[in-house]
Formats: sequence, structure tokens, C-alpha cells
Amino acid sequence: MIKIAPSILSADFARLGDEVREAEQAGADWIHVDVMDGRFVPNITLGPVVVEAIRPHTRLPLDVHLMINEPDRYIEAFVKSGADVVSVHQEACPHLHRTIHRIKELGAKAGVVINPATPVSLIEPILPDVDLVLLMTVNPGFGGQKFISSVLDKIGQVRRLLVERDLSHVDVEVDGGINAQTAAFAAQAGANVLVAGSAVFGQVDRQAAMATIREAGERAYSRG
Ligand SMILES: O=C(CO)[C@@H](O)[C@H](O)COP(=O)(O)O
Ligand SMILES: [Fe+2]
Repeated sequence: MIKIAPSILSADFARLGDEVREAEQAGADWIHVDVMDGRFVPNITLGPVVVEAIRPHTRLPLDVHLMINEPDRYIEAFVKSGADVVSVHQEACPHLHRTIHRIKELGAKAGVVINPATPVSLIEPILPDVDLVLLMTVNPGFGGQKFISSVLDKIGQVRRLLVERDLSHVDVEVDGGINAQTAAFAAQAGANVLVAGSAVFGQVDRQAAMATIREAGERAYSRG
């Protein structure tokens, strides 16, 4: 019902392969990979070579979140490196429909992402074309930020639109400031994929951390 996607942004980059393997053993469903270019967001992280390097360390889907300008230039490289899901920001894509279909043609699942201040109406026309909607619950760029609770309304809006349009197969993912408490809020509003960076990799017992987030999310999702 609920998927947990630990974000490697908060992992130890000197031992990423081990971190990813441990996250799988500790119960992760997907591995979330944050790609930042220092242009779309004020931070720089990693590129396709790093995705390729971690690919052999896990069988889990690699959920690649592109926080970059002109993502079309790099989509193919990320898919070839082993990305299973590629998500692009609406704010970075002047030709969103073309970009989403390019990702799918290359054989990956396609996601659209919106920042906290971007309205849901801007992604409404693309909903039938995507596999996933990612709602940022922080301003993208860094791990360890505080959950922005005004996004909860938007999660509800997206879930309602998907149900109304018979698109319930589309995943609704949230990213930023997720812990057991905020996971419950987001899941009750309709999110079914929960990204958590510091709340997983920042903990000594990652298995317990993910189990607690999952339990809180599942209880709340069935209430929502
Ligand atoms: O995309 C991003 C940040 O821009 C995230 O995926 C963060 O990595 C989440 O970290 P936490 O807020 O869970 O610590
Ligand atoms: Fe992310």
C-alpha cells in the first residue's frame, strides 16, 4: 500500500553501494536519488555515473528525481545508467508532454514534480500521461528541511483528480521533511510513496525508522 523511498542524499557518499544495499535489507521499497545541478536548485549532487555505480548494489527500483535545468539533455543518460523512474520538474520543462513521453519511450516510468508554491492546475493536463506525481513538501535543494504543511491540500487535490479520472494507478509521492508524524499527514491526504532522507539515513536503526514511517503512513492512508 505504502512505499518507502529512502533518499541517498542523506547517506554516506563515501560508501554509497553499502548504504543502498543496507537500505534494501532494512525494508526500503525504492531508492530515491536526488540529482541537483546548482542551477535549478542551489546545490550540486551527482550525475549518471553515480547511478551506474549504485545500480549493481540493489534490485530495488531507482527513483531518480531530476532537479536540473533542461532535463531533456540528460534523460537518456540516466535511463541508460539504470534509472527505473525518472521525474522532472514542471517548472523546468517548457515542453512537459514531450519530456514525459521521451522518458517513457526510453523504457522508464515517468514522473512530474511540482514545488510547494506551484499550483496543481499546472500539471492537471499531464496527469493521464504520467506514472507518478511528486509533490515537494520542502523547497528542493537540501535534505533535513521542515515539512511545509500547506502542501497537504495539494496532495488531496491530486488524489481526488486521479480518482475522478480513473487514474488511480498513478503513484502520489511526497518528498521533504518526512518523518513518522508528517508521513501520517501526507498519507491521510492521499500520498502512497514516502521519500525520507534524514529520517532514515540519519538514524542508527534504519530498519526501525522505515518500519515506523511505514506503519504511520499505512494507518493514515486507510483513514484518508
Ligand atoms: O529532493 C530532496 C530535496 O531537494 C529530497 O529528496 C531530500 O533528500 C529529502 O530529505 P529529507 O527532507 O527527508 O531529509
Ligand atoms: Fe528528492
